[in-house]
Amino acid sequence: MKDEITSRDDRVANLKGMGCSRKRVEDARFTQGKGNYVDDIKLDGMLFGDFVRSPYAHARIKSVNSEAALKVPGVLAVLTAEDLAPLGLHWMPTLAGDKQMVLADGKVLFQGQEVAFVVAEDRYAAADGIEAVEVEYEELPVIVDPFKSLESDVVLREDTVDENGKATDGAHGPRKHPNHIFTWEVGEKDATEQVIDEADVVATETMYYHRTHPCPLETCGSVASMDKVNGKLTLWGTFQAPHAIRTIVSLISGLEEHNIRVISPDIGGGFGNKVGAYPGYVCSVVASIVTGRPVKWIEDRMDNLMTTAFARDYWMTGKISATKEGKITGLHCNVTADHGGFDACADPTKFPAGFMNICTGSYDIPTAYLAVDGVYTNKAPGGVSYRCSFRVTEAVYFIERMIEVLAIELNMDAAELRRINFIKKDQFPYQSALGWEYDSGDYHTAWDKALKTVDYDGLRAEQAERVEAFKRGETRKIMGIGLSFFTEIVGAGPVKNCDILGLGMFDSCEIRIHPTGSAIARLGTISQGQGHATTFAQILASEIGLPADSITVEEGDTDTAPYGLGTYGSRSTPVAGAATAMAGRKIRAKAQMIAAYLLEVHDDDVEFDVDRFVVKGAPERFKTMKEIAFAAYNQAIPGIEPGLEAVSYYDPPNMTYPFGAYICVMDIDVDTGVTDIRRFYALDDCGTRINPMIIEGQVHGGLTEALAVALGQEIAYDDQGNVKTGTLMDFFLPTAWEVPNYETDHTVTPSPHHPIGAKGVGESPHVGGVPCFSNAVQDAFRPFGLRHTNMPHDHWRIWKTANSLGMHD
Ligand code: PCD
Ligand SMILES: [Cu+]
Repeated sequence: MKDEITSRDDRVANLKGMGCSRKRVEDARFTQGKGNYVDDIKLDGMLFGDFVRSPYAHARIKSVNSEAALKVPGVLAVLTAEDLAPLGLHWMPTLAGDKQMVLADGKVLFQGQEVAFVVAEDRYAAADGIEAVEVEYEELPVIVDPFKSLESDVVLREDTVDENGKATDGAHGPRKHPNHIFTWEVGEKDATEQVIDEADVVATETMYYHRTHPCPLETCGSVASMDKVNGKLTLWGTFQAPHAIRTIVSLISGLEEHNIRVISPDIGGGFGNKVGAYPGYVCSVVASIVTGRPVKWIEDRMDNLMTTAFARDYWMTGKISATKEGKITGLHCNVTADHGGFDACADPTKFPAGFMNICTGSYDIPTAYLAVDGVYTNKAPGGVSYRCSFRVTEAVYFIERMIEVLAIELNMDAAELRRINFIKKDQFPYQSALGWEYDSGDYHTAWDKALKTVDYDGLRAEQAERVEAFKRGETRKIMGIGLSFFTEIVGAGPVKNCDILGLGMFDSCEIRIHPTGSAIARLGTISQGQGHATTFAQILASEIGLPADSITVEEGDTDTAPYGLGTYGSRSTPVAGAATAMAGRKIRAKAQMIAAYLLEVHDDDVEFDVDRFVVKGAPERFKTMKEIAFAAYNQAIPGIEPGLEAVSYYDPPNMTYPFGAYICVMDIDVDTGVTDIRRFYALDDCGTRINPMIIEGQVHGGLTEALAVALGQEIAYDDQGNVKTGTLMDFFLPTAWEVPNYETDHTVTPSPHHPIGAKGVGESPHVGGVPCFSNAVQDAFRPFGLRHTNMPHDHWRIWKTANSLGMHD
């Protein structure tokens, strides 16, 4: 085989490997309407199942009568908890070690809870059937406030008390009250309190990070097809963790795992919403077993917003202490976490509040203490999601607000306060007071670059002039400079401390090289829009010297993909990306032996060069990877098995710690509360960059979701537990109209333990973006006496802030 491309640069470019802004291969089908989503799956004789949902947030179910519903044309069956109980399927385990009702068992705990499952010939007949199911409810007192929940005599979950009404132990230890789920403590309480008591300066603040929802374009759904003849169940669904779903289905249904095939087809955005297991999945499976026909369940938008995994709902109280010069000495954080009716978070088992203990942020804080109390209320369960499944969003918001409040207390510039407290470059690997080992970072370089790019000093001078002009009555617009410096923690995780339901959080890649020098790689993760088919092929291209365009990446089918824990928590690049590189290296090692045999030299006398092995010192003697691939299938090589395949299961030694510096410049009209983002600068450091264009897309997406959450998006409840924002009329979803032009930038600080030095990036822009937008609003009002105000900063709330500060007088 002749090698047409000769220059080394051309050969590198031909691979479209690491660092190339390769166009996304998946977009050909997405932009032409040829994606294959769950709702695109249509099987012969397929039925549709849908839920009767509770209109009440807390009620006893006195009866469910399906008689009339069963007479509705097209309705085949109505499932209730009574039908599921004999199978032991009326409750299911949650990822947090709690259990959740699949269908209302005696009572309902939140509005929209699944009460009965109507199975019909199509969606319309199912809807008519739902109307005809008669449910008799007896309303019970509703608790939507977690603080009141902990004092209430109303026991929300009857399975949390013993016969004397005393709270039993939960999955994470003793519970203080029937409505209390867990207390999670990290750090040194006494030492921290002492440091704070003795400090020169202390700032205290309570903040509420409101409940919200990722609202992916595609709602959740599943299609179950039970083949009774062969005893095989196939389950398609919007699963971010298909293998884990297979294991859970096996454990709760009793079907053997090899008889279950779980397939995640294309997914229209996950954002953590599709990590957990939902009653719809279980009911579609049961209904398929009962009817012997495939059954589809697809949420509508209201179902999705009201009932599937929400995000946040954290009440956080902080105390931060410092010297007069601004050196931080201690941090104390108390959280009351509203988990709704069931604890269905997807945190690793040992971390009931996720990685909230990253709340010391990017700062060298010697002493710290965190306590989180999880509480049941009459709201939807979840807490899994939204561009950081593991509560890093909450942690970073908390510390970035505490820094701002401390700056006010010290009467100091907040950028400078950050600078003097950053962990220094030579302190990495850095051991944080709350137990993490930060792998690498260079915060000062990133911060200086950011401040310089936006002309920070110039902005502050302009802001000061604006304040004077406002006071003179010359303008009604004020200006805010939002700062945020974040450290993320992604890539769960080392199996030694991260598991979900006992499944260690490694990930995997399996590669098969075909004789003609093209390949297929299969991974344990699953893209929901991130572009894995593009980027993972790039990693391999550089590792094995075959063009990315000749490598198919496949994920999501448990019958073919190696076992993995799925995609969330920005873990795909840190974990599956590492497995991909390692599997590639195994391929390369075997290729080296084949090349040496073909070139008739010793193994050590050949070396890898871009897309070939060359004889050391004789570059004209080489075998390309394409030639080697062919030889692997057509030559009998002594001592070497035919074929060229490899698999790697990668257990990362640590997580990765991407970071970034964000700055937002915002103008606010105090009479209307309208915000106008003049500039948004985002510097991200995710270590080695695989695909700069995909990274930029990730940053744009994450920032837009950050804008949404900071400036208006919310799942709000009234005191009767009614969801007030259950449709897109009231739930803020930003469009191109609200979104500013983002300026992106980067530094590169590789992860020292990741095989290619890459860290995750998908979550970062959200984690760093929310505090940045929020700080911009709060900074605008700082000169007028504001210390802290809660998100979301919609126009009405901003107007109220201005009003309360006397700015309308
Ligand atoms: N250094 C670096 C890193 C990274 N990358 C790229 O980027 C992406 C991303 O990545 P990451 O970071 O690793 O991540 P992942 O794992 O893959 O993913 C996940 C994430 O992702 C994000 N993004 C996105 N996008 C889209 N489109 N869609 C979606 O859904 C989503 N989601 C979101 C979320 S929310 Mo969670 O679940 O809450 O936890 S988490 C999350 C991919 O493609 C990769 O490859 C590169 O290139 N480089
Ligand atoms: Cu995260």
